[in-house]
Amino acid sequence: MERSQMDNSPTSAIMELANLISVSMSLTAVVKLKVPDTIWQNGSNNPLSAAEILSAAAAGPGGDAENLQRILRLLTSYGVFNQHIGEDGSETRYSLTEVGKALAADENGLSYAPYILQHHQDAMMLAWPLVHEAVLDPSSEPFVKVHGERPYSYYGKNPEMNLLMQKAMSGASVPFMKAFLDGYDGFQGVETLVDVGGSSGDCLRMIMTKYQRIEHVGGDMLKSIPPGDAIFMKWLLLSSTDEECAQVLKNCCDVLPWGGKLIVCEPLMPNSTDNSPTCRALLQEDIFLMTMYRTKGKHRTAMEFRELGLAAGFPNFKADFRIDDFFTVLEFQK
Ligand SMILES: C[S@@+](CC[C@H](N)C(=O)[O-])C[C@H]1O[C@@H](n2cnc3c(N)ncnc32)[C@H](O)[C@@H]1O
Ligand SMILES: O=C(O)c1cccnc1
Repeated sequence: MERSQMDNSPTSAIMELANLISVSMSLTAVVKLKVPDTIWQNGSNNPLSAAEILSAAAAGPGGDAENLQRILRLLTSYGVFNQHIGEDGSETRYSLTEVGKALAADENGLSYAPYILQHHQDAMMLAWPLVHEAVLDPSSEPFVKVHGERPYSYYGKNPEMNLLMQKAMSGASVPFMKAFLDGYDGFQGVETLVDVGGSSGDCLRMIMTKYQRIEHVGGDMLKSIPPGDAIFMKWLLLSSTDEECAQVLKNCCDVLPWGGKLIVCEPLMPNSTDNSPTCRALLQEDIFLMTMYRTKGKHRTAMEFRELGLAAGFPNFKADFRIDDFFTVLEFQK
């Protein structure tokens, strides 16, 4: 049998699916062991062997290089590391791919590493065995079934988790915001901007670096939205039900002046399902949301957003500004 036919065999496919957790937990392990920062070394990205990584990573004395190499080998297959096979019996070494580089801290100490840790911390992991409960009883989230409260109130009682959440959001959002602000001029002329659900405030800070005349105010979206001539909301509606989104959009519409804009950055669900990495990433986060944050929160299609906007009083809707393959800018205009 040809290799490609073998790769498509149902046995391999089901075995891969059955053990996919090995990939995310290995990713978590390399972050905990500080492997990406150890290889990256301020941009050198020199290939290192597992033994070299262990001795440089300050992971404590000892450590099993063969086991680390097994983890690196798996993640090589998933595009996180490049594998450099040693010649003449010398050790195999690993460097970071473009994907792996996202896990190494940049000059501001930001990366996707806290996002990986946040998603695999014990409190989240305990909810995963209950995904089926979101089907049987959607009245509460699997996370709530385990912990008795929603993630944000749980984080609020635990400063370490709260900080991790903020670092996770900053690590993912700052690179996005750089690209967004380079290409998007929709904040031109805005004087008062409301950032709803702003986490550590990084997104707003970055907007204000470019648009220095903007003043900002904060708020709780479900109660009321403070007035401004534009409202910004990023990565927020996905953890709300349709009813909550309707309420939030209406609250926004009520306080915006005629012609005022609600600028939303959200992942946009494609109309059809395929096996591309983008589609898979969107579908996976959709299940994460269902399990942790809101059983009826979800990624929505452009059409679903347009309808929610129309019902809330926004006659104009645009979803044609895509910064990367994950987030799209949606403009609701009054
Ligand atoms: C996924 S994070 C996104 C953070 C930030 N906008 C970004 O993109 O980096 C969602 C944020 O919304 C906040 N949030 C959740 N429910 C909220 C509510 N009812 N009103 C205001 N903010 C809320 C959370 O505290 C958290 O900071
Ligand atoms: O990563 C998270 O915890 C997350 C992502 C999107 C929305 N709410 C939370």
